[in-house]
Amino acid sequence: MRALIVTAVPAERDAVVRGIRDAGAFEGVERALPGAPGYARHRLALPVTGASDALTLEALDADVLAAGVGPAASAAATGSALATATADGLPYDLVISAGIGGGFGVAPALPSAGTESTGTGSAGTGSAGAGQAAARPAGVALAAVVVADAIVAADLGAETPDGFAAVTDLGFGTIRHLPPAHLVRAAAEATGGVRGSVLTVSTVTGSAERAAELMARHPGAVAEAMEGFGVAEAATAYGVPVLEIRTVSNAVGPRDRAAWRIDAALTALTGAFDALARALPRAVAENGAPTDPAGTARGSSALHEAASDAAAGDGPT
Ligand SMILES: O=C(O)c1cccc(C(=O)CC[C@H]2O[C@@H](n3cnc4c(=O)[nH]cnc43)[C@H](O)[C@@H]2O)c1
Repeated sequence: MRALIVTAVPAERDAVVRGIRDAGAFEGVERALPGAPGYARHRLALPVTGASDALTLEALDADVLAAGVGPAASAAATGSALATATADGLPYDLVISAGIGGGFGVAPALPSAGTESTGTGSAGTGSAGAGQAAARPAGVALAAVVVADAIVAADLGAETPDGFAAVTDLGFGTIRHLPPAHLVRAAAEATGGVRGSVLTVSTVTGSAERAAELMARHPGAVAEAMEGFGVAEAATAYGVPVLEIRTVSNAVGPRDRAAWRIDAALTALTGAFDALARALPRAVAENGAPTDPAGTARGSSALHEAASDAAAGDGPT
């Protein structure tokens, strides 16, 4: 499986690269992205156990990119990478938007023995202790993994006398991309991640009022970040399925930068990609051609077509 993983900043890219390396991948050379000299792709390859020199469909061949902050930068870089790969005859089977993000309803998390404290979220709404996930109120914990079952542009629209109107209310485009359900399930199971909508915003939420407004408009939201929708727009234009994977660095709510737990979130991102590197290629291969469980008879293009078909079935809305 060929995957393009798009992060915003180098610290996120490096956390992803570490995770895939931890899974056993060897790292190729860092390559410039032709036509986009500002971007360097880290190339990693993870052969399946027993594979010799040839990669099988259950192996992972990944490029990891730090594209910049925000939906425009991420869409531009993702589009460039997809165009280049297509022109090279090596299209991607899957695109993943990855990084840290703000969590809705972040509950205080107590430190447990031997692990770094994740501190408390400034807008935490719950009082249950760490390690008691079932007792927590709805919401995500700091350093939790979030897997988007919908990638939603939350501030793409217009202010009207009646409040915010999404572009779709104005008769344009889309505000939502739906990752393939089987890949969302596989990613959540592999990482222990929470599933829900991940909102893409161009402005980090900084008040309780704004957080409440977003939650009211998007009751299924578990996190917000700044790139997912841009990555998804580019992937969809190329017919490639897309996932968004985030680890929670902070609460969505009143701005309190000192309370962000970036190190804990980056460590969690590394752990998530260690697990995903092992699990996702199999999930893509199994869904793409169930009649060939060995996954050895098809080339990357055939797998690409199967994955694209699966994505078209779920379709962007
Ligand atoms: O300062 C650092 O060391 C550092 C290391 C890694 C990442 C960062 C970032 O600031 C990443 C920005 C990135 O994070 C996403 N993000 C995180 N929290 C939120 C949020 O509450 N609302 C929206 N986006 C958030 C976002 O995708 C940014 O691109 C710093």
